[in-house]
Amino acid sequence: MTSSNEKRLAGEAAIAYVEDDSVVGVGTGSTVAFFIDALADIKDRIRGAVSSSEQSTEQLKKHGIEVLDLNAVGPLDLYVDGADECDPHKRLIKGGGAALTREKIVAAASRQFVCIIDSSKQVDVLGNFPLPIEVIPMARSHVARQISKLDGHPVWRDDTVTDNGNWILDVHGWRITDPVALEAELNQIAGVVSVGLFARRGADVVLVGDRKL
Ligand SMILES: O=C[C@H](O)[C@H](O)[C@H](O)COP(=O)(O)O
Repeated sequence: MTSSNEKRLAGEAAIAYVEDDSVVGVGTGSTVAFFIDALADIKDRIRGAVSSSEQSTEQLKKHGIEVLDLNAVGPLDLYVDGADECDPHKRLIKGGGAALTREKIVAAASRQFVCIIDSSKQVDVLGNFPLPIEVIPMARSHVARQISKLDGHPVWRDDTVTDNGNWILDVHGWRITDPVALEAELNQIAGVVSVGLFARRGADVVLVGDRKL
């Protein structure tokens, strides 16, 4: 099966977790795009969605799904999002599409995080996919130097400005055996807005195609 077919199956399978009359947290990316298309079919059963990016907001609105402000709705029951890598403990690397900060906020505000992926995203140890870190622009060089001290190789994604007006460093060369510790350490560096490691708050359910982990 192609990875695109697996993404579509995962996006459609996540609909089973959507409860009637709920507000759904919606992630970002090509896998989530299939989820949003499927959500459109049941839009009359939900109150609306909280979006994690301008890209997803646009797609949700195109389908006539109401996009709500997280501050106005309180904790969510469900967050559905993709990932760039997923380890056997449901810890993730995210942010390939530069949406990591808002994704992390909506995930943190949700009771259940259902992660939808194709099988190419499954790894034993995180880190083959370069780890995205969102930084305040003036802190880019400082953060890069701190990462180099930790034996990472930061590369500035110089064609990208995030929805929050910040920049992304992609860190190559790390084999992340303790993602909870690394996430905490990187969060301490001045100028880091957020880290694309979703380890302390990983996924609760992972759907690989229509297969549940
Ligand atoms: O910033 C982007 C997000 O973290 C995505 O969830 C991640 O990059 C996976 O995207 P896709 O489903 O397109 O592979």
